[in-house]
Amino acid sequence: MKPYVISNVGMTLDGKLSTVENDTRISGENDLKRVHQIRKDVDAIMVGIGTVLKDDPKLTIHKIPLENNKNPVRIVVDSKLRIPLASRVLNEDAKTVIATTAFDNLEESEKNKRTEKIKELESIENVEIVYSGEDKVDLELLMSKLSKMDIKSILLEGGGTLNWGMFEKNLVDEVRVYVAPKIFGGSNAPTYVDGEGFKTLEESVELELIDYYQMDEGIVLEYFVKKDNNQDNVDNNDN
Ligand SMILES: NC(=O)C1=CN([C@@H]2O[C@H](COP(=O)(O)OP(=O)(O)OC[C@H]3O[C@@H](n4cnc5c(N)ncnc54)[C@H](OP(=O)(O)O)[C@@H]3O)[C@@H](O)[C@H]2O)C=CC1
Ligand SMILES: Nc1nc(O)c(N)c(N[C@@H]2O[C@H](COP(=O)(O)O)[C@@H](O)[C@H]2O)n1
Repeated sequence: MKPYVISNVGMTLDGKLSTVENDTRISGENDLKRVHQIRKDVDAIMVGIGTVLKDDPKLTIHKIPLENNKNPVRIVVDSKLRIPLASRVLNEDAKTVIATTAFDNLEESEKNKRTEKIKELESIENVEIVYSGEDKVDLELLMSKLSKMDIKSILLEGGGTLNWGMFEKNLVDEVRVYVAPKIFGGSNAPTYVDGEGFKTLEESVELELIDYYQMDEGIVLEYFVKKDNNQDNVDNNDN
């Protein structure tokens, strides 16, 4: 079992998540409210360490009233424990899970640094460290561990590298994208899905349109991710 994963971003018409100088003013006010409503509906929000280092996000519900809701769990995918201790995502507003990797195979000095960082992170009351894989986070294993922690739904906010990791492993169930009437350009500007990329159409992600509607000056597009039905066929043949 794995949590239901909704990928949501605000992107420009040319698919950028920020400018080359990390200006991320893309969504309008109403779209941010839409995003915070999704945050209210899910058990957790997940970002990569790149987003934390560039944006220092809060990842709490603050654009709409929280009412008697709790903030969702914040998940930061961070293989090398690079997260700064002063990050806003480590504050007391919500529980935070740091998804990282085992480091037994590292040389002594790096092992000691990781051990030190873990001690500092574990001294923060609402922080929990979850280990999945080596070198980079094993996202399939992480999803299974999060499901066992009663996290049944996740808003995947990005950035582009983590989005790639999740799409590559077929772990995304739904896509909601706000497309702003803006062009940022820049071959080095981050896009919705970065990383290695699929090599062929057959490997790529296919989407099924759910809805589309105007929002602020832009358009929101919503899709289901079509799941590979070969697996279903295999399952059926097994029965
Ligand atoms: N407009 C929008 O909606 C949004 C915009 N953004 C923008 O995106 C940019 C950040 O994106 P990006 O730099 O790609 O960073 P990400 O937030 O995507 O973090 C990627 C990092 O996560 C770590 N990671 C660990 N395991 C994995 C794995 N299995 N798959 C993928 N990543 C893994 C890696 O670092 P390590 O090896 O150290 O573990 C990797 O470099 C910023 O400019 C931010 O402003 C971000 C979110 C939303
Ligand atoms: N949906 C969306 N639209 C935009 O225009 C954005 N810039 C983002 N950014 C994401 O939201 C995070 C900031 O959240 P907080 O307000 O600090 O809680 C940022 O880190 C990106 O993940 N998203």
